[in-house]
Amino acid sequence: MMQFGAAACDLDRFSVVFRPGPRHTDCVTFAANKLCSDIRNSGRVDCHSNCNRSTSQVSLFLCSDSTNRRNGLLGGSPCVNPSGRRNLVGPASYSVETSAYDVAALEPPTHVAEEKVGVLLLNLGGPETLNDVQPFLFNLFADPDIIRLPRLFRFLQRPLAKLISVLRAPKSKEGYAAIGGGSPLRKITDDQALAIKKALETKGLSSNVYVGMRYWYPFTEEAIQQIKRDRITRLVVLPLYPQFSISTTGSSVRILEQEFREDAYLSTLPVSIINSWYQREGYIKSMADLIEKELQSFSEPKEAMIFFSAHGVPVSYVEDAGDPYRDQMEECIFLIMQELKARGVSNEHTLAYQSRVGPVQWLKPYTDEVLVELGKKGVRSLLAVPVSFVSEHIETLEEIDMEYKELALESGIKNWARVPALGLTPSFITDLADAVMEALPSAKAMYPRISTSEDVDHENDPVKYFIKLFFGSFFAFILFLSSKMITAFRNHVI
Ligand SMILES: C=CC1=C(C)c2cc3[nH]c(cc4nc(cc5[nH]c(cc1n2)c(C)c5CCC(=O)O)C(CCC(=O)O)=C4C)c(C)c3C=C
Ligand SMILES: [Fe+2]
Repeated sequence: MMQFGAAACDLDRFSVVFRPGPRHTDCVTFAANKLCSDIRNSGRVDCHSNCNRSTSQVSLFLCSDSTNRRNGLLGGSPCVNPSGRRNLVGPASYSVETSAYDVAALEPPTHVAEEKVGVLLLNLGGPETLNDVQPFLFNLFADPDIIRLPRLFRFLQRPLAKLISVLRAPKSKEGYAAIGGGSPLRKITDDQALAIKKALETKGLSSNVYVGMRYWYPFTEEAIQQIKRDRITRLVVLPLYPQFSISTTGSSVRILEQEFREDAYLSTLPVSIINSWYQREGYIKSMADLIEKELQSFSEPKEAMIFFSAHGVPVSYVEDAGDPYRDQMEECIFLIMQELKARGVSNEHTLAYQSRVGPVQWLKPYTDEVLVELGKKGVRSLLAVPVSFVSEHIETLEEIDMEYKELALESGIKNWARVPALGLTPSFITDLADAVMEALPSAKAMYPRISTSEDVDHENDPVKYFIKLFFGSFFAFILFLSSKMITAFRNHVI
């Protein structure tokens, strides 16, 4: 292990261990003492005041009880800038508030009496300004679940991400400029969070709802830190992607697992992850409602073809890596159409995949190619339905509403309409709230501490502890004597 400096905090529950950076071990004593006085005086720690030469070189671990101490450094690493943790890039907007640590929040949830429910909404995130576009793209392409390199070539991930993000930025910027200069995703997701919180309240559940974005602010790591500070005791994780893909829900959950594995509090926090929810009745009915309503905008509603356009993924995800995304998408479309048929809506429908990036094969058929074919075949009315995402974003507002609409009209389609994303649709929000309620009881620790008989006896039963101590000492004494005897014998034989 690395070199450690420790502070003798005369507090009964906390031990403080510093892992110094390679060149700043002399900061450690100062930092440790400062930290202890912070805890004693205010119960809070300002991590960044600890080492005035190179704060980022000093990692801090708080061990909340003697067991953690015995097991090594199970405490979190609270000083780390969430975006720096994964080496994500973005403007340095780390606030003082988020760097100040509530020490009590690090206590494992088993010590907390009152239940405090948290809901973590996971989403992709999007650049808020045109200047954010390239660093956002860097974060996206630096994700090994987005560009899947063979293990041997992983060292190329970040240089490649840099190259691709710089090359793609001009095209992406054009797209974001066309929809007002940034992604609306953060605002919409925040509104959804509030709506879900209210829906849960009407169902009698008080909760904190957090938003954790994968590639832009507020990053998932920031949300997790807030969950710790708020002393959440039970957490439901709800990715805002109806269908599971390795590249979306899979990637976000991988980050969660990474963060939770390393942390004493989070590893024992009961968590329930809703991996996909495309088959939920409330979601299917809400989609059917929107489609049914939008069909009425055509002069001949029955003539319009329902054109489901899903975000694509590379074929290799499905065929080599076992991504269930295509299967779930097809089932989802089947369920929506079944619901519509039950309502007497039996329009023709088709599914195609949009937004492919790079030279590899993506799921087919491609949206742009299908639009041209449909025009050639004589389809005159088309209702586009974005189906892999529940908020408006660049791929609905720019790609579908502008690029694909133009292509469709050029290809001979005369009447075009699009179903809005679900956003804050009340029946949809209610259904998400129901999904949370249903998931709550099955929450369990991601990484439960393996409690040894030693832990149980020592911590819970002092009588057993002393009996063990007595017999342990007795056996140690016998062993001591026998080793003396063996040595004596050996010496004697030689
Ligand atoms: C279910 C939804 C999505 C899947 C699956 C998905 C996979 C995926 N995406 C890229 C590359 C890009 N995605 C971009 C933006 C973007 N992607 C999704 C959703 C899914 N992506 C959304 C909602 C957004 C828009 C966010 C916003 O700004 O509002 C972009 C950036 C935009 C652009 O340049 O086109 C890229 C690039 C890959 C490579 C991939 C699967 C491997
Ligand atoms: Fe994407």
